Amino acid sequence: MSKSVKAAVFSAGSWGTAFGMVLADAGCDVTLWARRPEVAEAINTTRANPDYLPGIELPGNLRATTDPAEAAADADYTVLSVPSQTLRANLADWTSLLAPDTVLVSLMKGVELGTTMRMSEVIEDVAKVGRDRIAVVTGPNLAREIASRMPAAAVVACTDEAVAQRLQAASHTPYFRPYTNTDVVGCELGGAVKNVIGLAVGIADGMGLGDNAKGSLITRGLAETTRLGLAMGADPLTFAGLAGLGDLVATCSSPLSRNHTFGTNLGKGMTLQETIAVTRQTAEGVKSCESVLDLARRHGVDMPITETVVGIVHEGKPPVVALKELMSRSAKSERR
Ligand SMILES: NC(=O)c1ccc[n+]([C@@H]2O[C@H](COP(=O)([O-])OP(=O)(O)OC[C@H]3O[C@@H](n4cnc5c(N)ncnc54)[C@H](O)[C@@H]3O)[C@@H](O)[C@H]2O)c1
Ligand SMILES: O=P(O)(O)OC[C@H](O)CO
Repeated sequence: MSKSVKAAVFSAGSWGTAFGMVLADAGCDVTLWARRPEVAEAINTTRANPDYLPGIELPGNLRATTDPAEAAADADYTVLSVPSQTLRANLADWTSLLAPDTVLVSLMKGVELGTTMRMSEVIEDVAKVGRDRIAVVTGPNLAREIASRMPAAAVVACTDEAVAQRLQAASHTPYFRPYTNTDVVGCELGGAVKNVIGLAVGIADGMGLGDNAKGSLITRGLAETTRLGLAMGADPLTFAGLAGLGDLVATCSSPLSRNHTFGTNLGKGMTLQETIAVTRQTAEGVKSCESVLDLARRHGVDMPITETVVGIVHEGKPPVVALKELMSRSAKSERR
């Protein structure tokens, strides 16, 4: 009998747990690392993670532990799902525990502040493994829907297509359909920038600006994401796919999106501190909007929507003032 595929998932937040379910449903033997003992205890004894996915029954072949060495042991796949800004410190603690040939899989959609590194770059830098052992899973994947086994497609990206194909097979279930892509840069940028555009659309929704504004922000948001991607060597077609348009549509239309909801609260007039206080889970765009703008400036790319989000979220600019400025910029061609 062939040995089952073993996966370690760090950590047991909403997407780590939901993707752990996908892997378990696809037949993998999955161990989740949880930061808090009560989360691991609940998963092991009640088959539930009430803090992150209330009401969801977890499969029997998914266990949890607070011991990172136990989770990492012999894992074919080491899946990383922590906040983007803590990945570097977390992975530094775990690197010595990793199984020798494990493939590191990023579920994260952010850009590191200061270094402007994408998550796969942080992994390469900290774990000192080649790009052929680093994969990214991205696309329109709201954790709550996936955990309810509602249908979704996704992208598994790796510079080594054979590695992407193996992870594709290891995560393919009747409700989760992964496609492969070798454009890691484009896939990661699509995921990180859509959170920023999700904030912008949420702000517009909170201000009651209507569906034309939403369609305009999604489309122009995709245009500025593509401009950045082109400057960074990505394939522009990636942004028309699941990691680009697909994820933007899901994020910008769903009340399940933390970034969209965060923006909606700001657009309704809540202060940044009030909005942070009511946000229990990771809304990556709040921090990554600054690193995305930094990245854009380093590459000489104009990203007016991202700049507007940074102005509202981090510089205290009132949304009505930001809207007026965005709409009164000099006229230009749609192609630039
Ligand atoms: N939730 C989704 O629908 C979804 C879908 C796709 C991608 N993502 C991405 O996945 C990543 C994780 O998001 P999430 O939704 O699971 O977030 P979450 O807030 O639900 O969970 C975050 C997890 O990280 C842990 N954590 C927080 N701070 C930590 C620290 N300092 N050190 C170690 N662990 C820490 C928490 O205990 C928790 O288990 C993000 O980059 C997000 O953009 C989320
Ligand atoms: O809840 P959000 O805004 O982090 O979005 C979740 C996923 O990235 C949607 O694909």
